[in-house]
Amino acid sequence: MACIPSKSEESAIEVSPENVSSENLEDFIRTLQTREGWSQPMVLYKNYWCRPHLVGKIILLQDIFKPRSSDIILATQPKCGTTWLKALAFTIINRSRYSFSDHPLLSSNPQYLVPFIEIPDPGRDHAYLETLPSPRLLSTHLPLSMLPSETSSCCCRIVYLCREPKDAFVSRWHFENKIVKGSNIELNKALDMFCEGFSPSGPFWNHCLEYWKESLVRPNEVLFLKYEGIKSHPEESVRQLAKFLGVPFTAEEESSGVAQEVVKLCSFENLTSLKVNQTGGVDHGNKIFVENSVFFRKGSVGDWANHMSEDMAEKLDRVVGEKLKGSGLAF
Ligand SMILES: Nc1ncnc2c1ncn2[C@@H]1O[C@H](COP(=O)(O)OS(=O)(=O)O)[C@@H](OP(=O)(O)O)[C@H]1O
Repeated sequence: MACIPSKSEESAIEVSPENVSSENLEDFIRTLQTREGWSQPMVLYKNYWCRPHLVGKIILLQDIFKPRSSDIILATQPKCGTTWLKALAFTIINRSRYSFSDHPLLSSNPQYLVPFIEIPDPGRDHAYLETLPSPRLLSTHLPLSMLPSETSSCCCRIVYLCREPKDAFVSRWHFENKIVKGSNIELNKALDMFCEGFSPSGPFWNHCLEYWKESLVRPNEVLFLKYEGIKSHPEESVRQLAKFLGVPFTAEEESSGVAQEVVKLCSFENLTSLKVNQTGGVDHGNKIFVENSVFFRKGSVGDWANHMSEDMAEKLDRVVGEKLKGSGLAF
């Protein structure tokens, strides 16, 4: 006979990720360490900082999201080039379906062409992901350790894009002050938080390291890219991406300049010139209205130098250097 706990025993049962349900989710979130400082409070869940409303979605994902071997997951930390990577991968994969002159990127923000698995497009729940035909092009800001374990065992492909930490930090700081009205976080304070590992999806270095290590173990399934690398060699990067995704450019495509076309279509200059990326936006709830233009700012390498003093830069370099020491990953 099943042992039914008495009321007092029931309340003594600790809510954990394993037994959390829609009924006790709020109780569970209340048990997590909370910290304020960025535009919204964050909680520490499985050693990473995230917005409280995301915790339920991440837990739900473990049961509902069924990775397929043909899936392609674009993984990034916020502000590391997600929008760009989405545009590039979408264009490469769908190049036989769409002409460059009548392309979905000309009328849709790249963010909404590739859904996040933890937060499918506003108004759509996780079940929506299961309705997508294979091969699915998906994205995530989650660390590798929070993806359902089948993501590794089913051998789907993951492309991870990281970015020089100072540029990622400055981009984050601008974004935080823009996205929530009235937010005015001081750069120095933001840097202290970032260096303590307290940033959305942070600690920054742990997120990078998880994917970096996996890319060394499973190079055919996990491709590790850097924003700066794509900036300095865009065509080579596009070729590398196409090959990794199993759709290398043919000799005919090479001679007709398809790689150059992909680079041009997805370039910062082109995307920011489009009306769709200058106007409109999406209501994400929780007082957050995300304007399409917010995903584009400078789009350059080294803009940190226009904001951070030498001391600030040294501090972040030192922290990141220590954390990555011995890993083979460096910026
Ligand atoms: N096409 C293209 N090429 C190069 N760079 C680009 C491109 N699109 C966006 N960006 C720059 O990427 C930064 C935004 O990062 P994310 O797209 O990861 O943002 S988000 O986390 O998804 O909100 C942000 O960087 P900063 O300009 O340094 O703030 C964007 O300007």
